[in-house]
Amino acid sequence: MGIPTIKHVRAFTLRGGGADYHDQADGHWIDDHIATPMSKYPEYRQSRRTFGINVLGTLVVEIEASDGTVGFAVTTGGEPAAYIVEKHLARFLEGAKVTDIERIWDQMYQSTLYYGRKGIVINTISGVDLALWDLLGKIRQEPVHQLLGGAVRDELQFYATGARPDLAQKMGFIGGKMPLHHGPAEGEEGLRKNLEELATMRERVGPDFWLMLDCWMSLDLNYATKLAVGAHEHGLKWIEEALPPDDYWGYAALRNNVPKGMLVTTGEHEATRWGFRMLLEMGCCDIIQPDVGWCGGITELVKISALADAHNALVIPHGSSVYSYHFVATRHNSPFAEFLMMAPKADEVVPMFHPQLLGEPVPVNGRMRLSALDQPGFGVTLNPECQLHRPYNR
Ligand SMILES: C[C@H](O)[C@H](O)CC(=O)C(=O)O
Ligand SMILES: [Mg+2]
Repeated sequence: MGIPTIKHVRAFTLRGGGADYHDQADGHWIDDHIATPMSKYPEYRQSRRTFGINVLGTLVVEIEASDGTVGFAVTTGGEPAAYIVEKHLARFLEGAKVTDIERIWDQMYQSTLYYGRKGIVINTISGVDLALWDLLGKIRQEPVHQLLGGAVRDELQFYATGARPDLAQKMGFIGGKMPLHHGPAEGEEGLRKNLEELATMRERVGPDFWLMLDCWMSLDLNYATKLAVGAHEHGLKWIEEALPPDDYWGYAALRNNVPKGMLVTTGEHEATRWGFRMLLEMGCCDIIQPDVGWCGGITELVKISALADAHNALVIPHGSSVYSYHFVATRHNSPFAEFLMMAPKADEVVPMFHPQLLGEPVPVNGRMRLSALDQPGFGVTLNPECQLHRPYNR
C-alpha cells in the first residue's frame, strides 16, 4: 500500500477549557491565590488570569492526508501559534509522506531556531507533531502507544493534582499534589501558612499517602530550602518547580539542600533534548516532568526520555491527558502519570480537556486500563460543539 501524503495543514484557535486548563471561571481551585513568579506584585497575587495566564488560548492543528484521513491535536498557543503553523511550518508538511515525522520535526525545529528554541515556537511544533502522530495512527488504525513500540504495562496508575488530596485519596489515586499558595513576598507568615496547609492535609490522609507541593516557579533557593526542610516532618514526597526554569544552578543546589529522601522535580516549562540535558547533566532533579504539548511533542519526548533513562531519572509528564497516557504506557521509566483535577472544587474526576475532546478517558479508582487507549491515533475526536476559528486561512 502506498503511504498517503499530507495534503493540507490547518490551524485553529478555540476558547474555553481544553489544553488551556488555566482559563477557568472565578472560584476554581486552579486560580485561587496560587504562588507564582508574579506574586511579588500584590495586584497579581490572587488570580493568575490577572497577569494573563490564559491570554493565548488553545491551538488546534488539523492535518489532512491524501486519502482523506484527518489527524488533529490540541495544545496551547492560540493565535500566535496558528500564525506560525500556517505561515511557516505548513510548508514542511504539505506534500511530505505521513511517515516523514523525523524529517518534518527537524525541519520545523532548524528553520525556527533563529526565533524559536523554547516557549511558543516549540509549543507550536509540539501541536503539529502530536497531530501527525494522531494522523499516522488513524491511517494505520493503531493507537499511538502501539506505534511507539508497544505498551510495557496493562494499566496506568495516577496521582492527582488539585486542592484536595484527601478527596483524591478516596477516589483511589496514589498521591495528591497541591498548589503552593504563598510565595516569598508573603514572608514568614506565608511560609507558616504553607506548612500548616500541608500539615492539615497530612493529618487527613494519614502517613502513607504521597503528598507533593507544586510551586510553579515562584520561589528562590533560600525559601525553597526552608520550605523543604519544614515540609519534611509532614512527609512531603517531592517539591515541584520551586525555582524559575532557567535557574539550573539553583535547582542543582536545591537538590543538595533538601532533606534526604525528598525528591526535587521540574521540567514542565523546559523544552527539547537540549533543555532536559541541562537539567539531567547538572543534577537538577530526580523526576523530569516534560509537557508533551510544550516540550517538542512525542517525537522529542522519546529522545528526552531515553536521555533521562541513562541518568536514572523518572519521566512523569505534566498533565496533557491522552497525549501523555499513550507515551507513559510505553516507558519503563514512567511508572505512573499525572491527572489534573479540573472540577472547580477538585471533588470529582472530570476529563482534563473538557469540553474540547470527545472520548477522552479518565482514571477509574486512580487507574486506567490500557484497553481505554486502544483506539486509532490518540483515540479522541474534537467536540463539534466547540467553535473553531481559523485566523490565517490560506
Ligand atoms: C497547579 C499548578 O499551579 C499548575 O496549574 C499545574 C501544574 O503545574 C502541574 O499540574 O504540575
Ligand atoms: Mg507543576
